[in-house]
Amino acid sequence: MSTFVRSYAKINLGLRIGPRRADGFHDLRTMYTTIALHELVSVEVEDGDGIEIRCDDPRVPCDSTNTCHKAAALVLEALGLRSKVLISIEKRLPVQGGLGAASGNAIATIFGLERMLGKELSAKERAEIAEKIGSDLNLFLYGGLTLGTGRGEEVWPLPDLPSLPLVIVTPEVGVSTPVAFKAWDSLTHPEGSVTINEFNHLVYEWLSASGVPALSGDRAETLLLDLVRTGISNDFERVVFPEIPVLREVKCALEREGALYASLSGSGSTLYGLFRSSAEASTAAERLNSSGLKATATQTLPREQYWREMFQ
Ligand SMILES: C[C@@](CO)(OP(=O)(O)O)[C@H](O)COP(=O)(O)OP(=O)(O)OC[C@H]1O[C@@H](n2ccc(N)nc2=O)[C@H](O)[C@@H]1O
Ligand SMILES: Nc1ncnc2c1ncn2[C@@H]1O[C@H](COP(=O)(O)OP(=O)(O)O)[C@@H](O)[C@H]1O
Repeated sequence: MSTFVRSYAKINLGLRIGPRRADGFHDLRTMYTTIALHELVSVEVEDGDGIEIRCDDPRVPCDSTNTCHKAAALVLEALGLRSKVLISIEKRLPVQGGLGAASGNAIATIFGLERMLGKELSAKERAEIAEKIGSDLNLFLYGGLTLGTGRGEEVWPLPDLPSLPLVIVTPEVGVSTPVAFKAWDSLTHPEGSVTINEFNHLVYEWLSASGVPALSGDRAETLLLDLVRTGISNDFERVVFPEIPVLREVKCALEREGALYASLSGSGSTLYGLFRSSAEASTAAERLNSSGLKATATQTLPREQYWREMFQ
C-alpha cells in the first residue's frame, strides 16, 4: 500500500539578499506563496531496511543526495524506527527552476511517511528536519503565503489570501542556486543589507496599511497585488538576467501579455506573471505558447486548499 502526496511548487514574491554569513549562507527576505502546480510523491513502507528512490527523470538523483532520501532517513531517525522505505517521484515541475520542487518533495515525503508509519512528528521536529535539508523547505510545512527570513528557513505564515491567477514560463535552462548566490556576492556584496532593509520597510508598510491581520471581503483579492506593487523586486534578476538574457525577454513577454506584475522566481529560471483573471491568464499562456515559450496558466494556492488537497 502507498500514500500519494501532492508536492506543490512555490514562487517568490520579491526576494532580497543580504551579505554572505559566517556559515556560508546569505541572509534573505522573501514572501513565498505556494502555487497550484504539483508533482506526485508516493511513499511505501515494508519490513526491512534501506531507502529506495525511483524517478524517471535523469536530472533527479536517486541516491542519498535526493531530498526525499534525506527526509526519509531523518524521519526514521527522529522516530527511532527501522523500515524499508520506497519513494517514487512523478516529476512534473522543472528541475533547477526556482519553484522549490526538490524542497516540496522532501516535505511530501515527511507527511507521507508519517502517515504510512502511523506516527506523527511534532511541528518542531518537522521544522528541524526541514532545516537540515535546505533553506526553502519550511514554507511547505505551512503552505499559502509566508514571509521568509533568516536564510529562508524561518517562515512566518500570513493570513490566507484568496488565490490569484498567474502564468509561469520555464525556459529550457536551469539556474544553480549556489552559483547565483556567488554571482550576487561578486556584484554587490556591500549593498546587501540595504536591499534587505528596503524589503523590511516595504513589507512592514504593506502589513500596516493592508489590514492583512483583519481580512474582509473583496479587499483581500487585491492584497497580493498591493504587495507586489510596493516594489519588492527579486535581487537575483540583477545577476541572472545579464547571464541569461532570454530570461529578461520572457519577463518582458509576460508584461506585454498583460501581467500586472512579472518576476523571476527565486534564483530562476522560472518567470511568472500575475493576472487579474483566470481568463486573461489562459489567453496569455496560449499566446506565449504559440510564440514558442513553455507557458502554463495556474493560480496561487491558499493554505486551506494546500492542506485540503495534499493527500490524493
Ligand atoms: C533561492 C531560493 C529562494 O527561495 O530558491 P530557489 O531559487 O533555489 O528555488 C532558496 O533560498 C534556495 O533554497 P534551497 O534550494 O533549499 O537552497 P539550499 O539547499 O539551502 O542551499 C543551496 C546553496 O545556496 C546557497 N544559499 C542558499 C540559501 C541562502 N539563504 N544563502 C545561500 O548562500 C548556499 O551556497 C547553499 O549551499
Ligand atoms: N527530489 C528531488 N527532485 C528534484 N531535484 C532534486 C531532488 N533531490 C535533489 N535534487 C537536486 O536538486 C537540484 C535543484 O532542485 P530544484 O528543486 O529542481 O531547483 P530549485 O531549488 O531551483 O527550485 C536539482 O538539480 C537536483 O540535482
